[in-house]
Amino acid sequence: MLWDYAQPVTIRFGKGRAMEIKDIAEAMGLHDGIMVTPKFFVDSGEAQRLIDASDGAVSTVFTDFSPNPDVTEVDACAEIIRKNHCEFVVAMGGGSAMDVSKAAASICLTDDSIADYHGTGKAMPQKHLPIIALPTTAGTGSEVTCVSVLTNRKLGKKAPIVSDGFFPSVAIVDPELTYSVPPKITASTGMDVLSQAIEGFWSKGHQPICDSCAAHAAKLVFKYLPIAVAEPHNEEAREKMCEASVIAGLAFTLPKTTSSHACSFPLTNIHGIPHGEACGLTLDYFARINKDAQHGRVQEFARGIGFKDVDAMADAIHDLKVRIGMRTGLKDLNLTEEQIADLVRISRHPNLYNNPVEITDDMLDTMYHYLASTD
Ligand SMILES: NC(=O)c1ccc[n+]([C@@H]2O[C@H](COP(=O)([O-])OP(=O)(O)OC[C@H]3O[C@@H](n4cnc5c(N)ncnc54)[C@H](O)[C@@H]3O)[C@@H](O)[C@H]2O)c1
Ligand SMILES: [Fe+2]
Repeated sequence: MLWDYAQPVTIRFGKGRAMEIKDIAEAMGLHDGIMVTPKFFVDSGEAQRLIDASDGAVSTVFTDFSPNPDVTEVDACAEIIRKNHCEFVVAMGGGSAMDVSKAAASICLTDDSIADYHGTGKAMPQKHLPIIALPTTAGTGSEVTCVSVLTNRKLGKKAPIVSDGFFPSVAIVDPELTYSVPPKITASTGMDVLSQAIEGFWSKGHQPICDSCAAHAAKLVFKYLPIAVAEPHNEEAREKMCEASVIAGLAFTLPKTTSSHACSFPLTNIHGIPHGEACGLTLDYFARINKDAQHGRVQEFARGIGFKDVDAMADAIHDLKVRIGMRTGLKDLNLTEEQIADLVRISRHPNLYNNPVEITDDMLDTMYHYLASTD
């Protein structure tokens, strides 16, 4: 087996480390930073606290983007970067803030729109501004990935763009930033961690270093996610979920995600199901499909993280969703045959081809009919 491993992001992990933006900017000789963050952190005063601590290194703030950020929001951010001659980007937020930052940090050095690169196969320019990423959800792992997931609402399209230029220079993973995440978002983002870990493991692009990261992250999620949801101020659970999140990011950024992420895109785009909840919805289903793939290594994974076999792990994923209030079916949506056909069609996304078992349209059709009849 041939494999490569490279990970260019420096990770600074631990409570209180969000205050280190100033040191990092100084060490890298950077000035005039822009902070890209949800309005929530401006309203809570957290953005200002970190800007003050940056001692002048960060001077501009951009908040004008939504969850599942649109290509037009990236273009608007790039325009502000150009206008203010910003030299680096501080991406503080969940996957949405980080994905806007990554795309804007590249596109701002061109006259292009990010739409020219979104789902078109056109390679991103390699020049980009340095990014310091501070994840505030646990989470997408976007702080260590070369992926920016964007939506083009005009074309009804959600898709990742992959570019080596999207790797942040530094990821500051400070669990304190996640204390304010409400239970529903903790639950959904936690299911994203689990999906990314498990899919990174069984992806056709799997490799040994990412395998170990996947197992470590998945084990942490089963143990700590229910606690983080039930007790938002449990510091140990928050810290362990941040650890799981960044390590799951390392587990999937090279192998890439597979079937559950492919299916999540139409579930989010058409039916508004949050990203992590959408990924988790099909994770146990695909675990059962993939259980004997890759000469038993998926079974080995399940046993390695403490289950009798893959079926027991799939049961545990289902139980976890019930316990943390995530959906296990789509019955409430009263899906029509036409809507199911759309889900099948749009799930045929490049990530689907990373799945270790070939997923046919018939298999997707059976799965969506099953989910459509399940609470
Ligand atoms: N780039 C990648 O590698 C990658 C991987 C997985 C998912 N994604 C993408 O990331 C996006 C989802 O990111 P997400 O799940 O982190 O959600 P998000 O960034 O969309 O945030 C969800 C909501 O939580 C709020 N929020 C974030 N942090 C908070 C905090 N500490 N306290 C209170 N509220 C907070 C946000 O303001 C927002 O309203 C999706 O678009 C998804 O496709 C990207
Ligand atoms: Fe994800």
